[in-house]
Amino acid sequence: MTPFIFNTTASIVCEPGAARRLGAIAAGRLGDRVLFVTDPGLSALGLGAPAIAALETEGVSVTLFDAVEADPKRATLERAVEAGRTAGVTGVVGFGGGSSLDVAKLAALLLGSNEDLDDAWGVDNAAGPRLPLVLIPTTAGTGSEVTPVSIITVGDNEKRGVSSPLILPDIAILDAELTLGLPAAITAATGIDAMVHAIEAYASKSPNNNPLSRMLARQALQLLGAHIETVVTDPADLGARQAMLLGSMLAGQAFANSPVAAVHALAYPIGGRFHVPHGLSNALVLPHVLRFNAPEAAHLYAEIAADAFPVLAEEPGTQGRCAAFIAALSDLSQRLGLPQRLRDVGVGEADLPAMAADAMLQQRLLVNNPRTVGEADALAIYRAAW
Ligand SMILES: NC(=O)c1ccc[n+]([C@@H]2O[C@H](COP(=O)([O-])OP(=O)(O)OC[C@H]3O[C@@H](n4cnc5c(N)ncnc54)[C@H](O)[C@@H]3O)[C@@H](O)[C@H]2O)c1
Ligand SMILES: [Fe+2]
Repeated sequence: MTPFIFNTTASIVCEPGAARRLGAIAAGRLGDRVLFVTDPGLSALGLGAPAIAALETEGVSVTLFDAVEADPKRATLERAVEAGRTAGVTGVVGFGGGSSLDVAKLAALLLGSNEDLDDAWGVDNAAGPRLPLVLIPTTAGTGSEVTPVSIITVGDNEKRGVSSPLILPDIAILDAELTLGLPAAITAATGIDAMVHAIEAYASKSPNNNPLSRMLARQALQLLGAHIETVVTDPADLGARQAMLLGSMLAGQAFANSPVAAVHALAYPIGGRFHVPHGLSNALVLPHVLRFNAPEAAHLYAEIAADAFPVLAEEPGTQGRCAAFIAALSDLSQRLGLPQRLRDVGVGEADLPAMAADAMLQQRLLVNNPRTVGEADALAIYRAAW
């Protein structure tokens, strides 16, 4: 067997309503002064209020930092760190979508270690230690609560990552009550993001692609495939919402250890330049990248096709099942009401060459792709998606 390393979050609480018990679950771990990192939309909705109250009941004083924007910028992270330093916090809670969780992870690192962010970019460059950290996702989604990755926008639109097991949290809390009010468009896009994590982890060419990640990816696709339409058409279905949170967490565990590839590499320039949400950027290029990869990866896509779409078990032959899988993903995205073409989200045809050049900056992801992607290939994929 090929050797591998598998890291994940030490403690995972999967229970509707668990965020209301945050004090009982985590106060002992976090210390008596907590930085609570979230975004202004969630703050206005009051979604985090019961979790904050639960900490305060346990005698914890909470400093609220609720200024995280989508695709968070370096300056936002620096302001969060400043708020934490001023309050002398002993622990950090991230509460929200991937954007809030990613800021919380690096805030815990920088507050705990005083290291310079510029020394931490890339893989395994963080020095640590970090402050105690609890992550509570409100989208199902990025899986950031179990990944060693944080993505920050640097300068105008470059997405840069810190990857280190040090920024895995101590505790992840999966509470579907928090996702009941998630708007349909965000529910659909973040759900597709989670499916892409599972697909890309399963087919990843990373030397650390491993049996645990593949098993988790398949279980994730079963949960996500079975419930993604329900949570869009019947948003208050708590059981389906909890299944999506579990599925996105499993997909996160899979790709945290068998990393994602060209779908994400080609999605980042769309998000960076046109402020298209991360999940939607993935959805727009997904079928086109999988079609490009098929000559090398058809057997892998055929293996997982019926996990996401049980009816594809009837599809004969590797090539046929792979093609049916790609078509089923396209149909799903359409049924979920997501835009289908790059031109629908404000991308002009003349923008495509610069996007292809940007995608080449994502070599840390492209090396994991089952088929080598050059700049001309990226441009052809963007043209097909336009
Ligand atoms: N760390 C990782 O491993 C990883 C993986 C994939 C993506 N990402 C990053 O995550 C970010 C995207 O995260 P995201 O897709 O979860 O979205 P997000 O955090 O940017 O949030 C999107 C919007 O959804 C709203 N929202 C979130 N939860 C809600 C709820 N329960 N009810 C109502 N509104 C809600 C927010 O207020 C926000 O306006 C990107 O920055 C991406 O680069 C990180
Ligand atoms: Fe993603």
